[in-house]
Amino acid sequence: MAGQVGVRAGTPDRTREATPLGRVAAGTATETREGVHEDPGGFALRAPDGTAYRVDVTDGVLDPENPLLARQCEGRRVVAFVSPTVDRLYGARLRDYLTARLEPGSWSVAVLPTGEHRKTLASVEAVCARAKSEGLDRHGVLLAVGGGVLCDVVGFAASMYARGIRYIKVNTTLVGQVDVGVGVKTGVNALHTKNLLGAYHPAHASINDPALLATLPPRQVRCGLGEIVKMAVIRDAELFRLLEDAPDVFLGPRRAGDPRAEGDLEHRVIRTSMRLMMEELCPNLREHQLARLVDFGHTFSPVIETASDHRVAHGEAVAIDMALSSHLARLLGLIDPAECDRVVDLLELLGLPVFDAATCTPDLMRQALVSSWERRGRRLHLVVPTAVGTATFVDDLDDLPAPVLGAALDALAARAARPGTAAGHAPAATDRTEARGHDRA
Ligand SMILES: NC(=O)c1ccc[n+]([C@@H]2O[C@H](COP(=O)([O-])OP(=O)(O)OC[C@H]3O[C@@H](n4cnc5c(N)ncnc54)[C@H](O)[C@@H]3O)[C@@H](O)[C@H]2O)c1
Ligand SMILES: O=C(CO)[C@@H](O)[C@H](O)[C@H](O)[C@H](O)COP(=O)(O)O
Ligand SMILES: [Zn+2]
Repeated sequence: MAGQVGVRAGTPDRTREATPLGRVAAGTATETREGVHEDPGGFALRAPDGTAYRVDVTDGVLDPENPLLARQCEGRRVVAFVSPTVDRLYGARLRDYLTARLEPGSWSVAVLPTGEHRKTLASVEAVCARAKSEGLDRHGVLLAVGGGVLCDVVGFAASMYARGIRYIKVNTTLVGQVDVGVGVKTGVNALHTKNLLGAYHPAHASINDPALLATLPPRQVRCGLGEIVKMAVIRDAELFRLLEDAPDVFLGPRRAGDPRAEGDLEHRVIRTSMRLMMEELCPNLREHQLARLVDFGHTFSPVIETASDHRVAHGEAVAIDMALSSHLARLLGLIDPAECDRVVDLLELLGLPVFDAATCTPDLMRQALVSSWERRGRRLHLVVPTAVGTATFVDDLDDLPAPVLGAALDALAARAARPGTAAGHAPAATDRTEARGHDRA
């Protein structure tokens, strides 16, 4: 569409005021009101279609004194899955917890190699094969204790096994706690396409224990911060400012007297991010509306991940996508250049990449636009910021002529070429620490 670009005529006003951090509203264990309601124990969501679930925030989820996880198992047979890393770090505690709280012989724990290269149908079949070998019936429960890859695989398996059984997520990464754990999506990569196969399958329970993040490598923490920046840019300028003021949140030393000392800052960031994401997902849980603000950072990123053979992790690709989308907004006159720079500056401040030379090419990025256009009903619905805290949609491919895309890529390439901007780069191919997401025994 020539001429007027960006905000559609009659586009519903999607800008929202920033919301105070840490707002707590009264809630009940079985929330009956539609919407998202926060309470001291976590969040309850009830969607317009009647789908309802809780996401709990607890301390010591694997402490045998904590009844929460056992209560959610409801005396049913349980097959639990952990990645090798999580097994090494928490496997003994998990087995001790299940021994203490569940009937002998009613549970088992399986170690499932993960990583993006194993986020496949074969892994889903392996989960189902283990459930079958354990004699799990349709009233059984799959328990995923891990990050987003493990939860996506186990959740997809649960959506199919015996035509659909319960699963529980204990989210052990920051991406898991603020994103995977609060939604209903499950799925795997297939046919060289990120998340091509999957299901909307709400978990019976989803549990966040922020203490589990203490062992998360910095790179994985940064991936989670990428998803948090996503929510801050589209919804919450105050959360954005908090990250600007405390870029080492989750990573920095905790000094006495520091609000982080008791983990208050981390808890506030997690809860705010959870609430924002659940509020965005709730009215459109199964994506009948394909224009979604939470797809900010998720148009170019699937191609960056796949084309890099997962050298670039999900959260890193989302960061690069957000930087590129911000520059596109600037070039289309939809955001003030200074606000565009604020977004990109924060991503770099957090140690996230904002460019990847091998994948941020005009051809691959144009491919990503076309793939998203196909995936979103022949409309682009590219999310771009209009200021920190608000965003809109660039709806069609014609709104993004090749010279604009090229200029945005050139701006990021020039920025990445500046001396001392290592943070702006995606990991080198040689960086194998978690680079491929290989997590095998
Ligand atoms: N379903 C959804 O709505 C949704 C939302 C966002 C992302 N995702 C998907 O999630 C995936 C990314 O998830 P992720 O960022 O959690 O990565 P991940 O699942 O690959 O986990 C990263 C690494 O950290 C390890 N790990 C997990 N918990 C740990 C802990 N507490 N301490 C130390 N190491 C730990 C894992 O074993 C793994 O090696 C992507 O595939 C993405 O597509 C899905
Ligand atoms: O990565 C996240 C959210 O951070 C996913 O839940 C997210 O919804 C999707 O990957 C993107 O929105 C793209 O949607 P989809 O086509 O992969 O379902
Ligand atoms: Zn994501």
